[in-house]
Amino acid sequence: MRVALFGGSFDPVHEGHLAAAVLARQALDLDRVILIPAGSTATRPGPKAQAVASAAHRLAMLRLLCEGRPWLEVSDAECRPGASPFAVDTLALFHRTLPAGTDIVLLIGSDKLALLPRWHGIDAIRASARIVALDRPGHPLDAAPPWVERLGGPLPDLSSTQIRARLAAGGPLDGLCPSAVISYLMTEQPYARPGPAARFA
Ligand SMILES: Nc1ncnc2c1ncn2[C@@H]1O[C@H](COP(=O)(O)OP(=O)(O)OP(=O)(O)O)[C@@H](O)[C@H]1O
Ligand SMILES: O=C(O)c1ccc[n+]([C@@H]2O[C@H](COP(=O)([O-])O)[C@@H](O)[C@H]2O)c1
Repeated sequence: MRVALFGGSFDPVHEGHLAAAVLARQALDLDRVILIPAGSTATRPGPKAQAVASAAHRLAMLRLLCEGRPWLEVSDAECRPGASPFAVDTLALFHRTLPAGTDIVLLIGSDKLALLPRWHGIDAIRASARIVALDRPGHPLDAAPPWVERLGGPLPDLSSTQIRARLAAGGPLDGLCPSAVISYLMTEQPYARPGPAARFA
């Protein structure tokens, strides 16, 4: 069996994430793709350190995305209480829990490649998984270290930051997020700022 782990903030999940998972599944002949929302701020430097929506909201949107796609799953491995934020620990967990002999592929967007060599335990990561870079528009795959496989696009030029900005501006999200996720964003409003009443509730 061949299984991909696809980690990210998914804040929120968008059509770029889905297209990447679909492309990887087809190109790499994957049996399963597991989406793993990050819970902690520890691996993200700078202003994007903290996810905006709660882990519960991000998990709920990912679960909706998986409905009707039996090859696509979500795991709370990195956002459950006490979880490690490090990919090396996530990999060890899946090596323990997936059937013996499973090949694990780690998917990573090309925008994240510059920092990849400095990931905690990168040598152990390299030893226990294939690492495959996704061709994110504006971030050439040429930057990939030689030990990273490159998966050509095209993938949509979308980001979660762009989706949150569009939401805040009240603009339509059609074509940017899967429809079940759009419905969730409209009804549950995970990015709404709490008003004074809610703050003291
Ligand atoms: N359009 C895309 N094409 C290819 N890979 C993508 C795309 N969007 C996100 N990814 C990759 O998916 C993973 C999870 O992404 P993440 O949850 O951080 O969303 P994001 O859109 O990159 O968020 P941000 O707005 O903070 O950049 C990362 O490896 C990222 O590089
Ligand atoms: O293990 C690390 O040192 C490490 C450093 C940076 C990012 N990551 C992984 O990248 C994912 C988070 O991606 P993002 O989009 O929140 O930057 C999450 O699955 C982490 O396991 C992992």
